[in-house]
Amino acid sequence: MESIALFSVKELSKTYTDKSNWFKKGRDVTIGPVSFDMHRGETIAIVGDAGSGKSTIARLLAGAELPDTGKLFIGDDEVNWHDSKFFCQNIRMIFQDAQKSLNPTVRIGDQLEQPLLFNTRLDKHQRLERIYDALRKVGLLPEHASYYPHMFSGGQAQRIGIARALILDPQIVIIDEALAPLDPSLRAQVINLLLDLQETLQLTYILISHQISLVRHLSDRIFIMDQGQIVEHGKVEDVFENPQHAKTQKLLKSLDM
Ligand SMILES: Nc1ncnc2c1ncn2[C@@H]1O[C@H](COP(=O)(O)OP(=O)(O)OP(=O)(O)O)[C@@H](O)[C@H]1O
Repeated sequence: MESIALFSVKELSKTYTDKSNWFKKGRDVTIGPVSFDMHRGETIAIVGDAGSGKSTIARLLAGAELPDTGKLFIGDDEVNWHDSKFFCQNIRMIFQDAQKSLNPTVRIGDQLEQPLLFNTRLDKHQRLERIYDALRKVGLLPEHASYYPHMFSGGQAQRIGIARALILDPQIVIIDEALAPLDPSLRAQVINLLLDLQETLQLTYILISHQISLVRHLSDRIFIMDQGQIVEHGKVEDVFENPQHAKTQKLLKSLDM
């Protein structure tokens, strides 16, 4: 049975003036317009060459940047792109370099407390409970709240990144190449953790990855991006078994195992 759409994106687009190389200098690069639905508890993979617009879509959806056009609906209600509190609470990102995204001079508990201070009315005791709970959810211990980032391994730092993403009980988590730096056994542990959390919390994941095995293992649907457009989309097994677009065929062959 088809589940009800949690979020709908309509005609989302962003145009940049590309300053990345001399030949393209001054030329506009447009990402979109793209439209799609996201359902509760599903994982959507966005796959495409470097520069195809994957991270731009992610940043727009996370409210980190304003689109030029487009609407975002939750159920029938339109979301205001300027409502930063909505984005903070509902759509969170997990970053590639977990260690770098943490402030080295601030204890983990204080870093996890920041979003709670800015976005909730919880008192100190309730905030601490929420922090301990988030640490437990990702397989860490309440006492880790008093540690500094350098006291954690790469895999643990990624777990803290996940705890930070989850602390406000979001509905959507964007995983932008966040698993790429981990070695295979750590990656497998973090993947299992993400799958467990998805099931328990009914999270929707948007996965941006170049790793074909990961995309295949984690995703329900896949969007193939090329030059700012979604050129093919569908259930992951259908797209992998019967890719229609030439770009999809090329990408699926070139993605690493
Ligand atoms: N802030 C910006 N200013 C100017 N151009 C930008 C900006 N952000 C992205 N672009 C351009 O938009 C295009 C899409 O970039 P984006 O980072 O979304 O691609 P991507 O598919 O995520 O690539 P990668 O896999 O390398 O992360 C590129 O041409 C890029 O140069």
